Amino acid sequence: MAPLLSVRDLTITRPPPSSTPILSSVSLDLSPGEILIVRGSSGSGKSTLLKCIAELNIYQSGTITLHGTTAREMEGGVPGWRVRVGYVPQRSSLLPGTPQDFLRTIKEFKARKQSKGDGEGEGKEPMDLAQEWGIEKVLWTREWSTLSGGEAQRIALAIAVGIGGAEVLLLDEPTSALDEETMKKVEKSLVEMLPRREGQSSNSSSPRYGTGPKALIWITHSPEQADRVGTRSIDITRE
Ligand SMILES: Nc1ncnc2c1ncn2[C@@H]1O[C@H](COP(=O)(O)OP(=O)(O)OP(=O)(O)O)[C@@H](O)[C@H]1O
Repeated sequence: MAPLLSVRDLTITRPPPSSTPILSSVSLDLSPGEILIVRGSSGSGKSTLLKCIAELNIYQSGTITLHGTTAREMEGGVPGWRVRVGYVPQRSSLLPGTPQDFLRTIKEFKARKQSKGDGEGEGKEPMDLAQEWGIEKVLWTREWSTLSGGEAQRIALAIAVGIGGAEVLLLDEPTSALDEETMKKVEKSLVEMLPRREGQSSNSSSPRYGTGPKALIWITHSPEQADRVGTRSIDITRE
């Protein structure tokens, strides 16, 4: 079966004048139900890799496909790709305005409307999901800059997951600002929303969100978290 997402020989260099390599010829495949853990020393290029997969960063060479189709070949082009392959940054607290403004704006994106049809059935899911993770609804009306790191992190994640449309979510240290109990609650929700992998026994719950992601790529510095949630891992530290 063709992979859901495939990265072939991705090479990324720093902007001129240094032009030194960040990643050289990285390849990976991702299938439905998988959580691929990306590990590597600080500065090894983990965030850069995810931003390239989301088509947010320029890369010098390599091919990235979803269902065998590149962003440029896809209906909706790069904006359509960014809806289907969603990047959740480490620090959303740098965003302007409030989470409510942000949610309203991204629902209006043309590419998202096209990928989601008429958008019916959307609405409260991100807020409900965030509430399950301990975020009171009133926090959605506060400026991002006034939220704690952990509050902003849970809200950004709830938006990415709850709004739907992304087949693959790229999570950049998604629980780094959370306490242990909250982190495990968030991990559980994310793991349980994925479809079962091929050949996996039926001990996991059914997907709770019809338009939820099919697979995740997850950056973490914690070996314990990698063991808890990962189905596979790669280390991109350069030898
Ligand atoms: N726009 C840029 N211009 C110059 N250098 C950059 C740029 N973006 C990233 N880099 C460099 O590329 C390298 C990889 O950065 P990246 O943020 O991907 O690392 P990381 O593995 O995610 O690090 P961490 O674990 O500390 O978050 C770093 O040396 C960084 O300084």
